[in-house]
Amino acid sequence: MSDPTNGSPGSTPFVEIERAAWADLAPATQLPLAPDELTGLRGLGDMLEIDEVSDVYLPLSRLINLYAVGAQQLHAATSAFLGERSPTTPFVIGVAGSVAVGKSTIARLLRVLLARWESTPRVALLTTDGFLLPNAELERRGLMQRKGFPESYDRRSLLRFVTQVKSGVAEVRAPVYSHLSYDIIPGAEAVVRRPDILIVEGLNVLQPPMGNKLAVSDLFDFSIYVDARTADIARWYEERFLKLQRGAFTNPESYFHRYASLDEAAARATAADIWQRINLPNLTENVRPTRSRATLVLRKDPQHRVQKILLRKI
Ligand SMILES: Nc1ncnc2c1ncn2[C@@H]1O[C@H](COP(=O)(O)OP(=O)(O)O)[C@@H](O)[C@H]1O
Ligand SMILES: CC(C)(COP(=O)(O)O)[C@@H](O)C(=O)NCCC(=O)O
Repeated sequence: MSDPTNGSPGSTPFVEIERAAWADLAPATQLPLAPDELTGLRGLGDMLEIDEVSDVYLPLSRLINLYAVGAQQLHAATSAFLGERSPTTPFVIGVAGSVAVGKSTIARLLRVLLARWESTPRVALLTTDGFLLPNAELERRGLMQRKGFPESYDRRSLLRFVTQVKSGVAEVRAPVYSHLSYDIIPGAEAVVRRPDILIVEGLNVLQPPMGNKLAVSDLFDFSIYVDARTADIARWYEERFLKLQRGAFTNPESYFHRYASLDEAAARATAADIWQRINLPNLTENVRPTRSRATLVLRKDPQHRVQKILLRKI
């Protein structure tokens, strides 16, 4: 384990842990996941390796479980001090990072792993795309080419949603986004019912508050930034686009159906163009600048393998 602050005190709030040292921190428990259970957790059928789960994500789920238990105890102690008997509040985790860096794969995996630990069996997952403004509204505001930028979300509703879950409201409802129609699904709802843990996954969840207002990141008990080199993320975006082009885009209902007949070179060029115009500027201007706000940073190599973990120590 190395400490990047050695030699330059105060330069970073993170302790840097190499993969092998992190893997040694794994508790001596059985991996609570059978290999075939991994299949459904992969983003689009890629190889989320079993050793990646046991070396990186199992220890991470244990660490988060310890934080969650600590928060439950603190909450109980505070309630006792105040002479109240208030129920525990959900522990809220944010997962941030670029489009195509692997946030949803990690969030879904953590959901399953965290639910296997005693004391946090009920884990809910919210993706912030449900809080994107509908396409009609984005068009009205001239934001159709800014999907995923902070201003393309209904941030007030997202904040209200997480506040209500954290306040212990029995049922909280969120809108639902479809990657197929590339729009909010009219009338569809995701319902969260008093989980032990809520995972909030999205590009911009670590954005700082504006002015005197609260931001959703103010409600996080733990946050993860998924990091990789920009060139690797661009390649993952292109590869995912090609897979979707051969799969989901062939559905006539798909917003991108017009791309289904492109040959490979044209499909790659289209993916590169969307990356250059929308997702790369958003990564550079809005997403990556929030990295240092995370509790923990996972740094991936070109094969999606986590090489380094940065854990906030102050
Ligand atoms: N740990 C991993 N191992 C292998 N492939 C992965 C891993 N995580 C993500 N991927 C692949 O990378 C692409 C982007 O992942 P995804 O979770 O959809 O990203 P995001 O939610 O950040 O847009 C998908 O094609 C997915 O299958
Ligand atoms: C839906 C997204 C904005 C991601 O939303 P998130 O769940 O991270 O809030 C993104 O996947 C997206 O579709 N971006 C628009 C540009 C593109 O088509 O890649």
